[in-house]
Amino acid sequence: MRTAHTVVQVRAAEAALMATVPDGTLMDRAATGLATACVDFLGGAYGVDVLIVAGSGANGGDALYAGARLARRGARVAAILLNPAKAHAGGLAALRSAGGHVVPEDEREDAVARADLVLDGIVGIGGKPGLRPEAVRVMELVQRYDVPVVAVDVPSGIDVDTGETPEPHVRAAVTVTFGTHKVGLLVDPGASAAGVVHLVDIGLGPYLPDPVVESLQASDVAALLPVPDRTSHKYTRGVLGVVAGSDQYTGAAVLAVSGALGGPLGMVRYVGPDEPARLVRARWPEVVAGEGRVQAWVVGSGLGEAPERAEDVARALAGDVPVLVDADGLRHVLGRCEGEVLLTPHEGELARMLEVERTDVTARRLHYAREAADRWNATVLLKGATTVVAPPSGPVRVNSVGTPWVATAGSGDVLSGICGALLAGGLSPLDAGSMGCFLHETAGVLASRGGPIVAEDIAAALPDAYRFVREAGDAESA
Ligand SMILES: NC(=O)C1=CN([C@@H]2O[C@H](COP(=O)(O)OP(=O)(O)OC[C@H]3O[C@@H](n4cnc5c(N)ncnc54)[C@H](OP(=O)(O)O)[C@@H]3O)[C@@H](O)[C@H]2O)[C@@H](O)CC1
Ligand SMILES: [K+]
Repeated sequence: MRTAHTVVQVRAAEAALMATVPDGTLMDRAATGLATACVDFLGGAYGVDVLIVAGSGANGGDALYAGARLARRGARVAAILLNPAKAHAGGLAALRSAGGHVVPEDEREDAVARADLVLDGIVGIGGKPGLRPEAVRVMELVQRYDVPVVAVDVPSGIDVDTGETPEPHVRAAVTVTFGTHKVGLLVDPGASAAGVVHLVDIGLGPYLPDPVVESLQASDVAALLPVPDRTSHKYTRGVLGVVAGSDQYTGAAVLAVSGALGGPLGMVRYVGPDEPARLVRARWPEVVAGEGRVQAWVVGSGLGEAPERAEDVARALAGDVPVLVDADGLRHVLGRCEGEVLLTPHEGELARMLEVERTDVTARRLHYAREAADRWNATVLLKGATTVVAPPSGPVRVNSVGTPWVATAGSGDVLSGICGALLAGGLSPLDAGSMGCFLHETAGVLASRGGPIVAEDIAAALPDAYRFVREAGDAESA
């Protein structure tokens, strides 16, 4: 499990740990890990040009100490000091004594043009969102010369606790973060600005409280996946009722059912109009049409706007089994929910539910997912490149695996099916949503292998994703 903490939590843990170790130990651990990550990224240190962009805090200090280590391994290291009078004194002295130098103001462009790598030590967890004009000017040069950036702790300028990027910020190829992940490294748009995130253990673990954000890894999903045993039969494995599709949107029915059948359940019941029911059964003879006892419901995709479908949604929500509500069904979730409910809007649907602009939701994904979870007393899965799954209370889960190729028509219907199957298998809305998303994205990766796919391909690859996750889980825990 990847876990992320807030700046306040990190500061408290850092203070507790610092009281037990000699001065400078943590920065030394951070700089060592940072220098190693740079060497890995560059494939070596000897003869490469590394340019540090250092602000006035300890973040710049980390970069300068790492620069000293790289210089000792044969790199040519130079530093742009954004505020020379307040540059980290120890780090600067270390860099100089290892042979590094400070770039004069009129030579900055040449230094950027020459660099193989830029170390972003402008600001870390002590910073406010945004970059000051001088930092913007330097980072514009970095962008113009297309120099890859390794961000120190966080890409400077993002809102560390939310992942929001209301102001100019750094875009990194790699972010080397210390002690624990920061929320903004896991939640978009900050997560996209961070690139590949590498965590350096500096000993903070025992002092950290429960995280505010978590991200499941294959071994976590594998540990939670229901697997049948010799005593299992179709009813103990779970029956899912699917209320999806209409005469107008028949495909939604077929795709939601195909997603469900790729999950760990015993049977699917399809409830809907004759035409989608006929198509579902032609495609999947194992599906039973019509009402009956179920362990969970998926309602919503492709229902259209017919008023009688509102009753289907209301009936499912009034029942005593978990319910996933997707797409059109979300219009009919009126008051606070009771029981176990998973709502799966995309940004446009969530914006409509909360009566805000879609661009607001895109900019503040964590904020609005949490707000909706609180307002409807339900777990809210906000779809997107990094899906956010917010329960009414407790840590939010985000998904960091996947491929942009899954952004294709009907993909959300398949997602509702697999998440519903997991609900029917007895998992909580939080686990079902976050694991369903992981399996769906993994299926997308396996089906796509870098090329275009359609929603049916994702559904067809779900059993492979299941096997892949179990094998990866075994390997991770071995
Ligand atoms: N936590 C840990 O366990 C460990 C933490 N470590 C490291 O320490 C880092 C935190 O260091 P920190 O506290 O010195 O703050 P940091 O982010 O460097 O700078 C804050 C200063 O920058 C300024 N400033 C503010 N906003 C700005 C902006 N938008 N743009 C530009 N400048 C801005 C403002 O100063 P001002 O210029 O206003 O005087 C403010 O005071 C952390 O991220 C990690 O790298 C590791 O060494 C080891 C263990
Ligand atoms: K930084």
